[in-house]
Amino acid sequence: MKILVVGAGATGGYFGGRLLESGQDVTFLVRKARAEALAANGLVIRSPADDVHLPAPATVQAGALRETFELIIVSCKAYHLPQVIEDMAPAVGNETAILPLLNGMRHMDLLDTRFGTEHVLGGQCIIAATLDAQGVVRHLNASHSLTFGERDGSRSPRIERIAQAMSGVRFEPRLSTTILQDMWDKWVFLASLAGITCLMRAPVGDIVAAAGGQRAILGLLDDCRRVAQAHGHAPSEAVLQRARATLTEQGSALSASMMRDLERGGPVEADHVIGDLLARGEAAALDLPMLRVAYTHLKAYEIRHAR
Ligand SMILES: NC(=O)C1=CN([C@@H]2O[C@H](COP(=O)(O)OP(=O)(O)OC[C@H]3O[C@@H](n4cnc5c(N)ncnc54)[C@H](OP(=O)(O)O)[C@@H]3O)[C@@H](O)[C@H]2O)C=CC1
Ligand SMILES: CC(C)(CO)C(=O)C(=O)O
Repeated sequence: MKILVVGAGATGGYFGGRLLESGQDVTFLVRKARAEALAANGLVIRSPADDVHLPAPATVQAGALRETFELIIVSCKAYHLPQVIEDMAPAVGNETAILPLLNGMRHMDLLDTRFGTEHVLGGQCIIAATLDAQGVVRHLNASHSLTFGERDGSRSPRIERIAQAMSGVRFEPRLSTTILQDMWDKWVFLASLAGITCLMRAPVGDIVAAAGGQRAILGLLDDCRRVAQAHGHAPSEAVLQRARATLTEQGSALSASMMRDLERGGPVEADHVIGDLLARGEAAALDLPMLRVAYTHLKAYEIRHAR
């Protein structure tokens, strides 16, 4: 299967690299600096699941795309998506399936509008990864799953082909027949984790150990849960129990990728991950005090960051 991975950062570098390692035909759509770094140093992944060095992976830059691909994995940050959509457009043919790994849901609307719903699969990844200053993909813990599926839940020939292409990889691929619910479940969890770890500038274990910490986390989770419920995607009790357990685990070093971005002084996906959830909740007339504070905090950070 001819696969284009858009972005070779933390998630694109990891999952694209693992697909390449397994023998798949992978090309990375990257910008100039990343193309040069990949040509010079190769794609390097450091991971508890085994390191890998892939010398000179195939790359292409916007403007030089001359062919279409069967699968396009989109792994940019949300604030880069409008440009990414234009850059990747020549790679989208009649038979192309687009698999986005971004957190949140708003990117689905942007991709649908530009390429048509029939091209856009549901997708999500569970991983903690970062691209370090040397361009190495650092995989930070044991989780590395990639879930994908048709949004209507069908087991189409193309989704089966994608599952087949991912069958030999060293991450956990999962074909889902409930991908939209999976994406909402992850959004509820991630918005809670990102909102609270950014607000408190601390991983879960430190927040739980602080006075009022557990109450704040669970309050935010409940705000996020109510938005999902109002939009017909209430998480199941089992999903909520797992989320509560993970978000209140004593001593946990877990934090969100958004907190890593914020701590290094970089841009954050405030509008995409938190603001969009808040807007959907307020459109349903919900009062969401913790989610609102989490959003205001990130917007204040953005204003200061811009100055
Ligand atoms: N990191 C994590 O642990 C997780 C992240 N996510 C989500 O995955 C998404 C991607 O995050 P992440 O991988 O961390 O982000 P990164 O910033 O590490 O990687 C994104 C990459 O996209 C590239 N990019 C941006 N614009 C373009 C363009 N026009 N053409 C080609 N490449 C481009 C950037 O390249 P350049 O080097 O040129 O800037 C960058 O390397 C986000 O929505 C995030 O929330 C989900 C689960 C876990
Ligand atoms: C849920 C989690 C923590 C892992 O995939 C994540 O998506 C993130 O950090 O952005």
